[in-house]
Amino acid sequence: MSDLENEDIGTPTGVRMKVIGVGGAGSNIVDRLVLSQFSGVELVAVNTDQQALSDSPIVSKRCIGKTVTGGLGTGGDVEVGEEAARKDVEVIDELVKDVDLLFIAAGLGGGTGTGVAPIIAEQALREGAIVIAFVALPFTIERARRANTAQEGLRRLRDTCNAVVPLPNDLLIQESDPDASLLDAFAKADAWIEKAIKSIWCMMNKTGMINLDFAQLRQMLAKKAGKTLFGIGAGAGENAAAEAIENLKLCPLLHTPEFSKKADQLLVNIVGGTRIGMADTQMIMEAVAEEFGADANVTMGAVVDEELGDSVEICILGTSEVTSVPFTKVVKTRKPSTDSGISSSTQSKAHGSKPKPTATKTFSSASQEEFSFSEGDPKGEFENSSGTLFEGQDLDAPTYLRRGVKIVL
Ligand SMILES: Nc1nc2c(ncn2[C@@H]2O[C@H](COP(=O)(O)OP(=O)(O)OP(=O)(O)O)[C@@H](O)[C@H]2O)c(=O)[nH]1
Repeated sequence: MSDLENEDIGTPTGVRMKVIGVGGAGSNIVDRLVLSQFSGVELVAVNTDQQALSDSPIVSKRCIGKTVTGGLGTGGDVEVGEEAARKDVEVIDELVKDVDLLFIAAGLGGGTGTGVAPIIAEQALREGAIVIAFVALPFTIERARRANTAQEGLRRLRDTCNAVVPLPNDLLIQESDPDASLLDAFAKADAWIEKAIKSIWCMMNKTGMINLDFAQLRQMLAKKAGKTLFGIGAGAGENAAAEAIENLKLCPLLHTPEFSKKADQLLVNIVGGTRIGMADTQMIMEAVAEEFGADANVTMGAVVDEELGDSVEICILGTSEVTSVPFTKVVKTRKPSTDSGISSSTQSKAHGSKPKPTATKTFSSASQEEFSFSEGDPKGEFENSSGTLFEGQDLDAPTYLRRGVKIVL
């Protein structure tokens, strides 16, 4: 085995959860989780670059594919990354064995994250785990080749994982202070991932007002994800719940082309301090279901975390069965409301109100909510020409992509 060090850190009592950071970005992400003293989930870094791993504060780390790369990384070559993973597949199998819920964190566009992450996901699924991947997408200024590689990696992960949450690095620039360093911007991105993992950890491990168990999570994520919907909102004080809803609606991740607008399956997790009550959870549930989950199966958990004081945090994770079908609009045909095919699919567990009847059988599940361009379109004969850079932006990229505008059909 090619591990540098191997020592398990605390695992939660119930569901066995693990985070594997893959490649340079993935390792940075788990490093930051270590530094923020996130415990309860085993954190592992996997890389093809031994030097980078040696510099990492993480305890559990594996250098894979040494016979292929000499421990020097892939040099940006996805095929080398894949080969490294295949050569050390037994190391990967050992990492994913006995894991119920696996989070994979990686940056796409380089050789290791893009090549290795899908293979880790495949092996983990084979072992029976639920796999959720958080992946950073390269900056537009990192050139078209990286973007193409990243899009291909994203497609492979979407084909494999139960849910894939892409975090476009371009968005981080918009979010960050103009004077912030790249490392600060990355740290901000990685904070989203940390919040999401913590929220799901709370959901599985804390006793709640509305308990969500692993079986429900598994059922909700059973189908392979197309586009994912993911967002986080927080509020504090007297109107914490209302503030958290507004904050969630403004969450920048919900306003990028990489994310779906509505979900077929929606998981809502509410974590609140001791002041959170049923009325708050009901208000959040209704607002979130209306905004993001019409016609969706909504699964909800609400737990109390004393450490949150008067704060409330909402984390939503939705999947849609729509794989990207660009340029095709499926016309929805609605049958009269008396149609016997109408079913109640919304599980509104937060309150006693009747679930809204939804015409799940009369709507095509493949209907497309938004116009989808591929971010990594090849540039043909201009592929090798330098881009039109202005104030750090690549003007060759469509305006809607640079500005994160969604085009809804
Ligand atoms: N959010 C975030 N993105 C990062 C970070 N480091 C790198 N990236 C992005 O991730 C992409 C992939 O870079 P790496 O993870 O370093 O590449 P790798 O997967 O290790 O692949 P090779 O180095 O080619 O073997 C880059 O193009 C960056 O846009 C990080 O710490 N956080």
